[in-house]
Amino acid sequence: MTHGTTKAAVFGTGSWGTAFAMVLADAGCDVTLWARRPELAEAVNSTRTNPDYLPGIELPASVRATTDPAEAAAGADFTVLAVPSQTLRDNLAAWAPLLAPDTVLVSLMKGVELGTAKRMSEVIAEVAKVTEDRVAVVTGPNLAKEIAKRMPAAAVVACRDEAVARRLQAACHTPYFRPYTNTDVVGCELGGAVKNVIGLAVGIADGMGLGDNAKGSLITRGLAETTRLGLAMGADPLTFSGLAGLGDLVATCSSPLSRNHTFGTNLGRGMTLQETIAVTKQTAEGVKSCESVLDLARRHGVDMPITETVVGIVHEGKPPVVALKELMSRSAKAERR
Ligand SMILES: NC(=O)C1=CN([C@@H]2O[C@H](COP(=O)(O)OP(=O)(O)OC[C@H]3O[C@@H](n4cnc5c(N)ncnc54)[C@H](O)[C@@H]3O)[C@@H](O)[C@H]2O)C=CC1
Ligand SMILES: O=C(CO)COP(=O)(O)O
Repeated sequence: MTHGTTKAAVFGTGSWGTAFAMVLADAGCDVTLWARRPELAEAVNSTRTNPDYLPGIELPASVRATTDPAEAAAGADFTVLAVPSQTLRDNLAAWAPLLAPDTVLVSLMKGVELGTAKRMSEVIAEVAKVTEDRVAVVTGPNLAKEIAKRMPAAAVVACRDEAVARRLQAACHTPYFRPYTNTDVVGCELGGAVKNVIGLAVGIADGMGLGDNAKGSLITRGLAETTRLGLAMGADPLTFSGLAGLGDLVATCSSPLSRNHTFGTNLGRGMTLQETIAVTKQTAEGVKSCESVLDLARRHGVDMPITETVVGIVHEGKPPVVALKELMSRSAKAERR
C-alpha cells in the first residue's frame, strides 16, 4: 500500500472499465486507464471523454489513459481488470510481470472461462500467482451507462479477506455508488455470470412477445437454478437474494441498456445468431458463458434447464418456439426441488 492518495490501474477502456474509473476518481483515487488502441488513449487524454464507449460523458481530471501496461500498473494499490472474460487469461499473462507488489487485483468481469469452467477470480489468482485473499470482485446492478451519468446504484465488493473488501469499498464509495462488502466470492461471481445467461433467456422471451408473466417466471426460476449451482459450489444461498443475485438479475432483465438482454431480444425477434452478433458492438458475456456455466453445472451434477435452453438456442440452432415448448413440458415438480 502506498501512502497518500490511493492509486488505481484499470485495464480495459470499454464501457464498464471507463465508468468504474470515473467512480474511483470521484471517490478520490488517482486512476490510470490502460487502453488497447492508441487513438482511444489519446482521445481520453485530450478530450476527457471516451468517444467509443461513453460518448458525451466528461471524465474526471484524475483519470489518465495509456497504452503502456507497465505505466498503468506502476504503484497501483488496486489493479482493476475489465476485459472480456474469455481474453482475460492471455491478457493477464502479459501484464502479470508488471504488477505492483502487494497490489489487490479486482475483477469487474461477469463470465466463466470456456474449457476450464473457472471463475474470473480463480483465473486471476492462477495467472498472477497470488492467493485468493488478494483478489476482489465488484458486482451487482451496475449498468455502465447509468453509472457514467452518476445515477444512483448499490454494488457488492467481495473478497475472501474482509479487510481487503473494506479497503476497496472505501476506494470506490461515492454519493452515487454505494458498495457493500461480502466475503462470499463464489456466490457473488456466480450471480453475475449466470444473470447474463438468464438475461439472454428473458430477452428471447421479450423478443417473442411472451409477456411479463413469462419474464417474472424466468427471473425467479433463473434465480432458483443459480442458487442450486451456488449451493453445490459452496456459496451462501443468501448471496443470491442480494445485489449480486436478484439485484443484478432484475436490472439486466428489465433494461434496454443490457447487452445480454438486447442480444436475446434480437434472437427472439427472429434474427439469426450471425445477424445478432453483427449488430452487437460490445461484450455480451452470456453468449459464451452459457456454455461454461452449463459445463460447471454438469461438473457439479446440477440441473439448469434455463441455461440449457439458452445453449440450445444460441449454440445449437434450436428454434426458440421449440425450446419454449420443451421447457414448459418438462416433468412437473415441487417448487423447492
Ligand atoms: N457494461 C456494463 O454495464 C457492465 C459490464 N460488466 C462486465 O465488465 C466486463 C467488461 O465489459 P464492458 O466494459 O462492458 O465491455 P466492452 O465491450 O464495453 O469493453 C471491452 C473492453 O475490452 C477490450 N478488449 C476486447 N478484446 C480484448 C482483447 N482481446 N484484449 C484486450 N482487451 C480487449 C475492448 O477494447 C474494450 O476496451 C464484462 O465481463 C462485463 O460482463 C459488469 C458490469 C456492468
Ligand atoms: O452486468 C451488467 C449490469 O450489472 C451489464 O449487463 P450487460 O453486460 O448485459 O449489458
